[in-house]
Amino acid sequence: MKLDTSPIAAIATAPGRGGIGVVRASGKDLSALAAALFPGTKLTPRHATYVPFKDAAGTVIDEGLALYFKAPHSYTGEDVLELQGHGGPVVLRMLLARVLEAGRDLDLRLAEPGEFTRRAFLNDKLDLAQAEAVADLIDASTEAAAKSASQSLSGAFSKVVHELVEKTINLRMLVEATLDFPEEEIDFLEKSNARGQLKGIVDALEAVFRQAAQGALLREGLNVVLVGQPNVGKSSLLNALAGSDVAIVTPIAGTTRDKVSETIQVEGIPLNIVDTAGIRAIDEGIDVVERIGIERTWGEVGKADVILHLLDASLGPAKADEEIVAAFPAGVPVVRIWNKIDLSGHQPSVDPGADAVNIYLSAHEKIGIDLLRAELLRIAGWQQTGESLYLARERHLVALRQAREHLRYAAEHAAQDDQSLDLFAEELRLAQDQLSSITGQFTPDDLLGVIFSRFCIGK
Ligand SMILES: Nc1nc2c(c(=O)[nH]1)N(C=O)[C@@H](CNc1ccc(C(=O)N[C@@H](CCC(=O)O)C(=O)O)cc1)CN2
Ligand SMILES: Nc1nc2c(ncn2[C@@H]2O[C@H](COP(=O)(O)OP(=O)(O)OP(=O)(O)O)[C@@H](O)[C@H]2O)c(=O)[nH]1
Ligand SMILES: [K+]
Repeated sequence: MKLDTSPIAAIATAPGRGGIGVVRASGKDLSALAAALFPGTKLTPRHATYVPFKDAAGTVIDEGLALYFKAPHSYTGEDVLELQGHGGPVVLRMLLARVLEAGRDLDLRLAEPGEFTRRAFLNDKLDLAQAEAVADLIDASTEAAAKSASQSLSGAFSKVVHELVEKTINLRMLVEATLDFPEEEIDFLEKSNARGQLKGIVDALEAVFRQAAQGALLREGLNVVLVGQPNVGKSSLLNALAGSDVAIVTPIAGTTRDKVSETIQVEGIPLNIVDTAGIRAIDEGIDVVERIGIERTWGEVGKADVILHLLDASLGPAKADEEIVAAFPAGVPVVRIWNKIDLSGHQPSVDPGADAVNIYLSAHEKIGIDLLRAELLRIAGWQQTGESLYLARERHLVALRQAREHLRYAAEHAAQDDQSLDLFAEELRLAQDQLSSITGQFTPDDLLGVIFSRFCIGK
């Protein structure tokens, strides 16, 4: 990625009204910009100075705090200048325009999404996993996710990955030193306990992978879709799980014509629950709107990680349910929920069936909802281990999996009689590259582009 050091500026706070709002600029040397904006005022680095923010004609736009960070002691590692004004969208736009105008001679331009953080990465203020954690912290939808992102931002995830890289490098160096003395290869694995060292790395990697995979759940959550005949209580169940009335509940069959989705959290795991239009058998005289709703339902089912198939326990399954079950995609776990047990007289319970787990509950009476929550956590693979979690991204999990794969090959080479040390060393190198890609030591430019373009502007 080319290192563009031309100065940039953007509104750093969220769009909309707020108590305060910040316009931030970053560049190699912003002393001229500071002088143009605040003539006659000397800004002391890292000290807030209360100043008027004036337009080019000298008219005051706002009054606020100016904050100057001298390179390299800043977020980006460059000079950073902040104008902390009042948080109105119009004021902030005017302040940004003024900053861009005052910096015209410096070629100051509007920052691209994520460009401040990209510079922090390129200037070694953050590694890639930490930079990603910045975006994940901002996007966190639950406290548990925010905690894990913050954990990664502080460098805890990077540190354990780095330790794996170091151990891999050490073993590699040992092996490569031996490659020059082929007559000693045979004894090498014994003497250096290379197999034991490799096992140590694999075990450590497994632990990191587990913490990262659990953390990824906090980030990604599960897509849960509710399907069933009209009036079985899908909307009521969504409300019971969500704890508020997000879906329309009425006794009229076919009330929910379009999908309603709600993200709730169970033990910090975001569950994106989609309530769908009730499915009726095609010959039951449905209108066009309802048919479109049903088609959308199948669209949602296609994206689901878990399908909740609702039935009315007091009525039992109907013809439409056969059609529903027949249309389920293979491989997606299904929970069959028998609702309205207050009418049917069933006890709240879980019954592991042959093809799907059966749960008996009442959405309306809020009986047995915890059984469903626990089942969703089980399907998600959530384990309460008490160990700290890293809010990993899919990219990190892929790299960890591939590193594990290479270490497995390395172990196979070490186990063979004609111990092929060069192949052993090569697999270690490949594992090392995978691990290094997590923190960004070996990351292609186009991937960096993708990662940072998903940030918001001003970050
Ligand atoms: N006003 C304001 N608040 C903010 C930010 C910001 O840019 N501006 N941040 C932006 O995301 C976050 C804080 N991140 C920051 C990270 C490093 C430095 C910094 O000045 N680092 C220097 C000095 C460190 C030190 O004094 O120990 C350095 O790394 O050399 C500043 C903010 C959240 N809050
Ligand atoms: N007795 C009883 N009634 C319930 C229960 N759950 C839902 N109901 C009632 O069943 C009716 C239909 O509930 P909804 O949640 O709107 O059903 P739906 O499946 O979303 O319906 P559609 O929008 O037509 O697909 C309402 O009158 C609910 O109050 C329950 O556990 N017990
Ligand atoms: K309904």
